[in-house]
This record gives sequence, C-alpha cells and structure tokens, in this order.
Amino acid sequence: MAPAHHQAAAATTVTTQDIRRAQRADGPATVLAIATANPETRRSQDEYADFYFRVTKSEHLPQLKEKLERIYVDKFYINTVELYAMYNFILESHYKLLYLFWDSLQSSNFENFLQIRKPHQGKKSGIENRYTYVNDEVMKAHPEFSDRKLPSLDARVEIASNAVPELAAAAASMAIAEWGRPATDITHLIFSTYSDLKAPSSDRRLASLLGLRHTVCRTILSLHGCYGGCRALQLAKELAENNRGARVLVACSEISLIAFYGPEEGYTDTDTLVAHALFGDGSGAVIVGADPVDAVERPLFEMAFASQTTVPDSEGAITVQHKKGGMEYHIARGLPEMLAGNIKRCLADAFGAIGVAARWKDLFWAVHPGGRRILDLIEEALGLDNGAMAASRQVLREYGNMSGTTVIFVLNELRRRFAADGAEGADWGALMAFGPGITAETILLRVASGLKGN
Ligand SMILES: CC(=O)CC(=O)SCCNC(=O)CCNC(=O)[C@H](O)C(C)(C)COP(=O)(O)OP(=O)(O)OC[C@H]1O[C@@H](n2cnc3c(N)ncnc32)[C@H](O)[C@@H]1OP(=O)(O)O
Repeated sequence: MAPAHHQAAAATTVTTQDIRRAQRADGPATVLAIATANPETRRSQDEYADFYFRVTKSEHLPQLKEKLERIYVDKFYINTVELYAMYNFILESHYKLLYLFWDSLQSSNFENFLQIRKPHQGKKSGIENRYTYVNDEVMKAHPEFSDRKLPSLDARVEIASNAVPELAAAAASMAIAEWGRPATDITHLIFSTYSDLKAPSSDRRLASLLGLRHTVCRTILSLHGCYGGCRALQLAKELAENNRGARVLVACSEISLIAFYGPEEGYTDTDTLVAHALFGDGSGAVIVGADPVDAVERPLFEMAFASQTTVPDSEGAITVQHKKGGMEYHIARGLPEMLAGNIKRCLADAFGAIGVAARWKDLFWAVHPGGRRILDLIEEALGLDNGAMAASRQVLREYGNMSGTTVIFVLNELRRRFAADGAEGADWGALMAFGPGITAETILLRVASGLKGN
C-alpha cells in the first residue's frame, strides 16, 4: 500500500472538472420505454352526466345537468337524436323513400349521415370515453364524497395513498418489461401526482411494489397539475445527462377522486362542471437514460432541450386547493385564449435559447390536451394543419384530461404512430404541457433510431 503522502499527491492530479466530466453522459437523454394504465371503469361521455348526477344525488338540479351536457355535446348532435328518430319512422313506413334518401346521402355526404346514427359523440369536449376510479361502489361506501361541505379529505387521502401508487405500478411494470432490463437497474425515480397527500408518499410505495434497489434516488413532485408529467420528464433529462449510466423512471398517476363531488347551485358550480366534464384517471411511466446500450435498449425519442415559461399576469387562471371536502379547482374561462395568445412566446423561449428557428408546420406535436378548445386555438395560433395535433386529440377522445399524466399518453400515441409508419415525416417535435402558474413546459424532441425503419 502506498504511503499516505503519495495517495494525497495522486489525488491532487485529478481535478473536480475531471470528476464532473466523467460523471456526465456523452449523449442526450433519451426516452427508452413508455407505458400507460387506467382504472378498470370506463365510462362513455354519453352516460357520464347520468352517472354523475345519480351517484352524487343531485338529480334535483336538472339545470346543472343540462349545463354539463351542453359543455360536452354539441347542440347539433342533440338535434340529431330527433333526426334519427325521424329516420327510423321513415325506415318503418316509407321504405322506398328511404332508399332514395340513402342513395342521395351515399353519393353526397355519407360522413354526415353516419354522424346522424351516432348522435352523442361528445363533439364539443372532444371526449368520448374516460376511465375513473370513482364508481358506484366507491360512492356507496363514501356517500360523504358527494357533498364538498362535509369533511372527507381524510378518507380521500387514505384511498389515494394506495390507489395512486398501485395505478402507477401497473404502467411502470409494463415500461420496465418493454425496456428489457431488470427493475434494479433503475437508479432514479421521479413521481408526479396531485392526488396523494401522505408521507412517505407514492414514490416510496412504488419503489417497493416494483422491487427497485434501496439506493434508488426518489423525488416526489406534487401539485404541478397538468404540467407535472412534463416537469418530471425535464428533471429526468437533467439526471440522465449529469449522471453517466443513470436510468430514470418517471411515473405519473392521477385519480380524480380527490376532486370528485356533486355540483352545488350558485357556488363555483361552473368550475365543478367543467372539471367533471373533462377529467379522467390514468398513470403513465417513461424510462429515460443517455447513451443507450446497443441491442438491449431501444431509443425512441431524444430529448434535445427543455424549458419552462411562466405566463405573465396569469397567477389566478388555474388554481387547485385541498379543502376539507376535497380538492377544488378553478379554471378561468379565457384559459384557451390565454394559452393560445402566449404559445409563440413559450416556443420562442425554448427554441430561441438554442438558436433554432423552426417552422412550426415542420414539427410533430405532443401538446397536453387540456380541452378541445385549447387544441383548436393553439393549432390556429401556430397556423398548423388540421391533423397536427392528432395524437393529442386521440388521447383526449379516448381518455379525457388526466392532468399531468396525459402528456405521457400523448407521447405513447405518437410513438405508436411513428412505429406504424417507420417514422416518416417530421423528425423534430415539441412536447408541451401547462398548469397552475400558468406554467408552460416545452421539450424539444427528436425521433430516435429505435423508431426508424420499423
Ligand atoms: C389542471 C391543470 O393543471 C391544467 C388543465 O388542463 S386545466 C383544464 C383546461 N381545460 C379547459 O380550460 C377547457 C377548455 N375549454 C374547452 O375545451 C371548451 O370550452 C369546452 C369543451 C369546455 C366547451 O366547448 P365550447 O365549444 O367552448 O362550448 P360553449 O358552447 O362555448 O360552452 C358550453 C358551456 O360551457 C361553458 N364554459 C365553457 N368554458 C367554461 C369554463 N372554463 N368555465 C365555466 N364554464 C365554461 C360556457 O359558458 C357554456 O355554458 P352555457 O351553455 O350555459 O352558455
């Protein structure tokens, strides 16, 4: 063994810069696996108002029920119910006339005709289905959840402390299986949720459920709302690029049970109705790491750059607060306009910082589908083609707004689309989410080799 003074001399030849350089990865953080999960109960938007008003014992408030239906069904589509009844009448009594009608429809506008046959398709909200943890059994066991004036936070928190990490484990175990390496190779875990308010929190429980190593570095993000998934991905990027060999598991899990209660006449009921028209439950998991291992890991998207922008004068536009009767939302009426009005600034902050002048039309888009109108207005503000937000719209249609988790569903949907067509088309894209603040997060992505040529 070398004498102590020789060891000290050797140590001084290594600089902190050397150590830092050795710690850093060579390549950019890369998405290596993505998976999603939902609770069992799937509810179509058509039946949601009936379910919601029944389980919250609010059927004595028909005007609020009508309002909820107005929020998610286009009046034209309600009218088509009557049209469809008329069509059935003709079918029974005037067969010949119907034939002519049918013939003309086929030759002119068959699509519209099909819509007549499917009157309630949630056209206004852009949502057709949602998955929810709350069902008849939950409400039977906890009738107090219906009334936000009753103290129910303890019971909600207790349920969420199990349900949230369990739902996350369903997505994370699929992501780990896709990744192809053992769960014990995960070095960092970032968990984002607004639904769990206990400590030790969902990150600790998820690590146990997955059998992660006891030295895994855990971080829990709370109350980021709809930008939680994007924030977690941005942190994963920093960790992966600054810790050579790091493999970061990002997990997001939301169950809207924490904010489920009945409508209340005259008291912020439009916020409650808008929230109950949009929000669904789900979990998403992403594994992020730099320098993918050849023939073992499959690089899906490289994360080239990430930024956060706070929209000026917007502090009160989206707020959430835990109260004794559950979490209360406020979503400003002008939110879609406010986001669309600031979208170019958020993109300029992201792209300007790296000196990239992008044509928005040349990018692929993964935008948090907060609501149909938000996607419409952003698309319009950026002059994008109609199909540019197809992945976001598809997720909104099938799952609703699952808060911070939603963006992971959108990323997964994009991956599916790229894998199906061999990643033809746009190479670079923007992943965006927004939430309380208003905080907008942007990640510049590039399609990676694992998605090309499939
Ligand atoms: C939680 C987070 O951190 C981040 C988030 O994602 S927050 C959620 C973000 N989402 C939104 O803000 C929703 C954006 N809005 C939309 O997508 C659409 O406006 C919508 C689907 C809600 C309705 O569609 P629309 O085409 O605007 O329909 P429109 O006919 O104008 O409105 C229907 C009814 O909803 C009401 N409404 C619309 N937005 C509202 C809002 N934010 N608050 C209260 N009421 C609202 C309208 O006043 C109207 O009511 P009346 O029929 O009584 O007049």
